[in-house]
Amino acid sequence: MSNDLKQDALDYHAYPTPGKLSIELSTDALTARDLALAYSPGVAEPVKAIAENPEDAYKYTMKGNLVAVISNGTAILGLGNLGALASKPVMEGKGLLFKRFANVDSIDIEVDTTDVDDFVKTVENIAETFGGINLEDIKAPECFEIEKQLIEKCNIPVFHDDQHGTAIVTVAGMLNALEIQGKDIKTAKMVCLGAGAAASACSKLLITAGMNPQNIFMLDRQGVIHTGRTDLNKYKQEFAVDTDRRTLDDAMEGADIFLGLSGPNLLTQEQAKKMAPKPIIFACSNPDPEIAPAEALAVLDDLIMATGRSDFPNQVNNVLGFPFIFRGALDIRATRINEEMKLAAAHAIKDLAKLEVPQGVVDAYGGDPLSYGKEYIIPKPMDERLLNAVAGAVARAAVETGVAKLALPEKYKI
Ligand SMILES: NC(=O)C1=CN([C@@H]2O[C@H](COP(=O)(O)OP(=O)(O)OC[C@H]3O[C@@H](n4cnc5c(N)ncnc54)[C@H](OP(=O)(O)O)[C@@H]3O)[C@@H](O)[C@H]2O)C=CC1
Ligand SMILES: CC(=O)C(=O)O
Ligand SMILES: [Mg+2]
Repeated sequence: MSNDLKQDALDYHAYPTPGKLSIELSTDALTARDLALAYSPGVAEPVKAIAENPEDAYKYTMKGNLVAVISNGTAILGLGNLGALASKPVMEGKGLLFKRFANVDSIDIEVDTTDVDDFVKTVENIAETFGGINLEDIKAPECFEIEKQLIEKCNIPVFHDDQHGTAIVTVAGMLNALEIQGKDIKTAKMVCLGAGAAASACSKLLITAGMNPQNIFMLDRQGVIHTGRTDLNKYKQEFAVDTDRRTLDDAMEGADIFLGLSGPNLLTQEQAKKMAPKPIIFACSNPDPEIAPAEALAVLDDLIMATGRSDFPNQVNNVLGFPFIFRGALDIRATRINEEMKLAAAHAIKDLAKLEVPQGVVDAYGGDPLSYGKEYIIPKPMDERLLNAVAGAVARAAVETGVAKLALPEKYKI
């Protein structure tokens, strides 16, 4: 990152007031009567109503449009375990995106523990406050158990964004990239660098979308995950393949796809050059990708290149998912976010990339024409059509699969 951008980023967070969010009143509080309604004695009435019927919390409080963004800071972007407090700018950032793109209110909560039971208990005890829970930047393998337990214990959607938000957006972009490169997902060979939260969820959803598990070489810090390894936890074991390839160098030979969900600058030009013709690189580590686009494109002229960043073409980032997925889930009061809802979101994002791009989006990204192709495989976050397309798809899938407590709103009917 340039020194200018670093200082601008610090100033952006410091001014005009520290942070990126504030809380605003949504009712009048100007007169004694207003206070008599908002506070004592009036507030006793909604209290009694909710005590009698908990669903009234949706009617009389902000619960129904409020999502908690919760982290313990153990996997902050690709920066690693920098602790709960240091994750706060990212969590406030997720709040900014929730509000900006989907008018979802959110509050960030940084839980200072790495103990799974402790974390689960903390979240379980506050869950009723919210309409949904977005878990963020919690490292594997703890994130898997935390999410599983919270889904079981909570009657509101609990969604680990780094797993499922990332997977939904990656599948959307990958299906389009494969189509543009003329490759079939059933036979495409993929190297996935990283075996954590994002890598395992992305690989699983790609398998659901048609990828052959035997065609995936997943790597962690020890190299290729293969059946001969004795150091694998149960989550990594799911991806073990019978192969004599051991290193990233070995794995890259003839690969159609490189999916990076690991850390910065881990793929060299020499390794990229080993890929099959018409390759696809999604170097999604934030803020610094596994390989810089300029480096990869310098050695592979037929490449489709994507990163997680806003300042390069093809931003494969969960920002395209979580705001709209929660919007759809909250609008029909979903009890969970199931596989059908995730796939519906992926297809809605994928399909939107094929439509003509509105001029407002083109202008927001510098004015160069944008159309479906190698440098535009996925919509831009500023595309306002994402809201209805993705939230609607999610809401319809929830209604169809019986996890919606409310009927489908008119705006989502097709
Ligand atoms: N673009 C997007 O939307 C998103 C991008 N990401 C990015 O994905 C990355 C991982 O995040 P997440 O899954 O949440 O974190 P996790 O901590 O759960 O997983 C990190 C994984 O990366 C592996 N890894 C780290 N360094 C290396 C290395 N030098 N060589 C090989 N493997 C390595 C780790 O290996 P080991 O298991 O051996 O420790 C681990 O499997 C981050 O960079 C993050 O920014 C994540 C979510 C969304
Ligand atoms: C984008 C995101 O959630 C991450 O890099 O962790
Ligand atoms: Mg994250």
